[in-house]
Amino acid sequence: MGRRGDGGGIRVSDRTLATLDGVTRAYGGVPVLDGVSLSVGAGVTAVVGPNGSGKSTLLGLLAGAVEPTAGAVRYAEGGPRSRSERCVGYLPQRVPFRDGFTARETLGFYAALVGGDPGGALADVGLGDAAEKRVEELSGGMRRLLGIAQATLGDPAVVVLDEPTSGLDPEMRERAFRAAARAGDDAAVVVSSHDLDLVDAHADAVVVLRRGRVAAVGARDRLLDEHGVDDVAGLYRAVAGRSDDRAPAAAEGEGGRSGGEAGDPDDGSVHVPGVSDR
Ligand SMILES: Nc1ncnc2c1ncn2[C@@H]1O[C@H](COP(=O)(O)OP(=O)(O)OP(=O)(O)O)[C@@H](O)[C@H]1O
Repeated sequence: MGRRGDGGGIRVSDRTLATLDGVTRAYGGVPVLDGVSLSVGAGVTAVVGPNGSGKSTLLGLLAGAVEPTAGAVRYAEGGPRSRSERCVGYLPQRVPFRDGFTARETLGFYAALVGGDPGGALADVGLGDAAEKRVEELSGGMRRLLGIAQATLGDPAVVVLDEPTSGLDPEMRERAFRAAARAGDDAAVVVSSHDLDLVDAHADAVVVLRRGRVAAVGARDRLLDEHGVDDVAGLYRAVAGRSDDRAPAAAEGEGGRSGGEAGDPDDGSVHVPGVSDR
C-alpha cells in the first residue's frame, strides 16, 4: 500500500478503484473542497476531520451524488452511470427508507435494481433476525445497519458510507465498522467518521481533511510512523487539531508542501501534503 500516483495524485492502495483528480467543489463560489487528489483501493479508507472540513462533500463526490466544480472523479471500471453493474454503493447521512415495508422487502427493492441477496446482506450486518420487521419498527441503529446493507448490496467496487456510526451505541458502532471491514475484503470502502478509536481499529488507510484540503493521507500504519504518534487520535491532533490558523503550507504559500511528509516518492511511500489554509 501507499504509493504516490501519477501527476502528483496519491494512491493509498495498489488496487486503485476510484480516483479524485484535482477535485474542487464550491458553493456560491466558495470552495468547500479544494484541489483534492487521491485514490482509494480495496480495504477500508477512513475520512476524518473537524465538522465542516468537507468529509460529506468528498464522499458525495466519490459516490457520484455531488458534481465537482473542477477536476474529475474516476472509477477503475467505468462510472456508476456508465455500466449496468453497480459500481458505487452509498450510505448518505440521512437514508429515506419508506415506512410500511419490512427490512427484507426494502432490500428486495434495491436488489431488483442492482442485484444481490437481501437475506445475505441483512445477515452480514447482523440484522438477520430483524428481516421481517417493518423499517419504522427498527431502532435508529438498526436503520443505520440497514443502510449499510443497502450500500453493499450488489457487490459494488466502491462502497461509500457517510458516518455509518452516527447515533449508534458502542456495540452497534463496532458492528457497523465490522460490516464495513468485511465489505472491504474486495471493495474500496470509504467511511467518514468521528469515531477515531474505531477508525484506528479498522481502517487500512486514513484521509485527514482540514478546511477542505487533504492534511494527511496514506496507509494508517505508515502515517502513524511518519508523525510519531500511537494512534489515529494522535494523528488527528497532529495534523487537524491545530488551534492556530497559520499552518505550514499557508506559511509557504498556497500549494506549498511542508515537512512531516512521507519519504522519497520513488521508494513507494505515500506523499503526505502539509496542512494548508484557505
Ligand atoms: N449544499 C450545500 N450548500 C452550501 N454549502 C454546503 C452544502 N453542502 C455542504 N456545504 C458546506 O460545505 C462545508 C463542508 O460540509 P461537509 O458536510 O462536507 O463537512 P463535514 O466534514 O462532512 O461536516 P460534519 O462533520 O459536520 O458532517 C460546510 O461549511 C458546509 O456548510
